Amino acid sequence: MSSLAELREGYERFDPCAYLRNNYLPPRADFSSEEFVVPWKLRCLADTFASGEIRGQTLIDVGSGPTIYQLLSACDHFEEIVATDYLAVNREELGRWVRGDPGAFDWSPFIQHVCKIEGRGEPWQDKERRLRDRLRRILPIDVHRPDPLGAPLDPPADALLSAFCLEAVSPDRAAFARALLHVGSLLRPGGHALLLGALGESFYLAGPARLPVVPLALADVRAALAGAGLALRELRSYEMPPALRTGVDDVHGVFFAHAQKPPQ
Ligand SMILES: Nc1ncnc2c1ncn2[C@@H]1O[C@H](CN(CCC[C@H]2CNCc3c2ccc(Cl)c3Cl)CC[C@H](N)C(=O)O)[C@@H](O)[C@H]1O
Repeated sequence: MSSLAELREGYERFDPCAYLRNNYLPPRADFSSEEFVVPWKLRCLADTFASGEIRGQTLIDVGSGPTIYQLLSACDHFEEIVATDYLAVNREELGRWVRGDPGAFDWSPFIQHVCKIEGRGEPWQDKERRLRDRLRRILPIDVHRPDPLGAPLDPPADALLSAFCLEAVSPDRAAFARALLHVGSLLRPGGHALLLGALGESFYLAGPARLPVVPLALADVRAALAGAGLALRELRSYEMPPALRTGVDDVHGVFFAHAQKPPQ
């Protein structure tokens, strides 16, 4: 059983570069087959946004970390993308990419893959530019607070996205469910929630940091969504192949959930 103190201490040592290397370079960033985890994640998001049903003014991404891959399909359907993270080092890493600073992480393989699977023949530089134009706010967030941003989002977000955050910051299942309830308050009635997360994981590494994770089963995800008043639309899961169990964490699988907050 981890504690909030252990989590906070762990995140003080979180190294964004090591984190990016562990999860977003080969072997995990292998685009050669939909069997690999990154293409699977990008496919879930591209398929969900392809219908055009999920759109609006603002999408908020909870616990963005130093990554933008999760926003590549979303950015075509929202005027503004709000990224958030608990750590300044991650918010700074995101800022470097948005500004196109030298030394920023190269997401072009991810952008090229998303343009390919979206099948519109869009030049990847156009999507890169669109996301940079629309990613206008990078805010501090703490999902353990009832008001995670410190103040209500006004107006509330039309959609909420969160990838691998809630289970990686919660000491136990009750904390995971509470965090989901807290972030759900940022979403307008009728708004859509898209969650990606790890199943059966107890830790992950980010350089000198070793972060505890609450091991979830799909039933825990279903229960937390119900507890947060979010109606499940779709729940998919993926089993991490042995080749991708590289020791940077002990993830067994990944879930993708599409849920919707009931209209007023
Ligand atoms: N109180 C807090 N409140 C809010 N946010 C907090 C808090 N405390 C810490 N955070 C912030 O959460 C972010 C969690 N971060 C870890 C991902 C887990 C990682 C290891 N587990 C399995 C796995 C991973 C990644 C990819 C894949 Cl495929 C798998 Cl399987 C998500 C980043 C991004 N979204 C990503 O998708 O990579 C981090 O940036 C903290 O700074």
